[in-house]
Amino acid sequence: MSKKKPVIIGVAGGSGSGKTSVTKAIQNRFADQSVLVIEQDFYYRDQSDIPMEERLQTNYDHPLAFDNDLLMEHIKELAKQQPVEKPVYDYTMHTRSTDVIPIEPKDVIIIEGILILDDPRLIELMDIKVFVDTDADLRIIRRLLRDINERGRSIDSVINQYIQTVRPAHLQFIEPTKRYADVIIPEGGQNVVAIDLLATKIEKILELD
Ligand SMILES: Nc1ncnc2c1ncn2[C@@H]1O[C@H](COP(=O)(O)OP(=O)(O)O)[C@@H](O)[C@H]1O
Ligand SMILES: O=c1ccn([C@@H]2O[C@H](COP(=O)(O)O)[C@@H](O)[C@H]2O)c(=O)[nH]1
Repeated sequence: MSKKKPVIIGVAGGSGSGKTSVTKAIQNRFADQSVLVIEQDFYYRDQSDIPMEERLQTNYDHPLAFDNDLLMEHIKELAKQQPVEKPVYDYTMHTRSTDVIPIEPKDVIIIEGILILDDPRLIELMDIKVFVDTDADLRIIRRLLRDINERGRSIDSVINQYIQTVRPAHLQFIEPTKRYADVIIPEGGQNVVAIDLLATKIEKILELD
């Protein structure tokens, strides 16, 4: 990678909106360049000191569930060309794993997560802010399938969590951050026109730097 300041892109949006799909689509466009993805989910607070029954009660869609201080620290270090050790989150155990992933600085950094546009300190670091905007019915269907297949959940637990915390927090905290986005992408990673436009803008910033 070069010694220039990285291009920092924020990809926000509700759970199941298609943030990961958009992020992967951007990564694929820049496969020959150095692109790094930082998932805000990996920066959920460590809960290893509290019992599982309590972890099940945590509101994972509230801004206070995240350790944004550590996330900020890591992004700033990467921007200064320093390596960091990214935490690993275990959705099944609802806490951080004891593993960490060593990360080297890259030319393009994508920060992806439900509440990355809720923290003005994170917004300040971003060159491009994206909000993936998908209707709630599609988001819950996608989440239901994903959480059962990949995150060790039952139908009942996904539905209860959605009604108790995911939906209210989406309306209170996540949806209002759309106003901070430069680009709103309806539906997510299948939106080829939006991905093309985004890729062109990123190329332009990389050329100018
Ligand atoms: N356009 C789409 N059509 C159908 N399924 C999709 C689409 N986009 C994403 N998915 C699926 O929905 C789930 C959530 O998508 P993902 O990109 O992980 O969203 P997020 O990161 O916002 O939670 C994944 O299992 C993904 O494969
Ligand atoms: O222990 C946990 C941690 C997070 N969640 C849920 O994950 C989503 C965010 O991930 P997406 O990939 O954006 O869907 C968030 O809505 C939390 O509710 C969890 O259930 N348990």
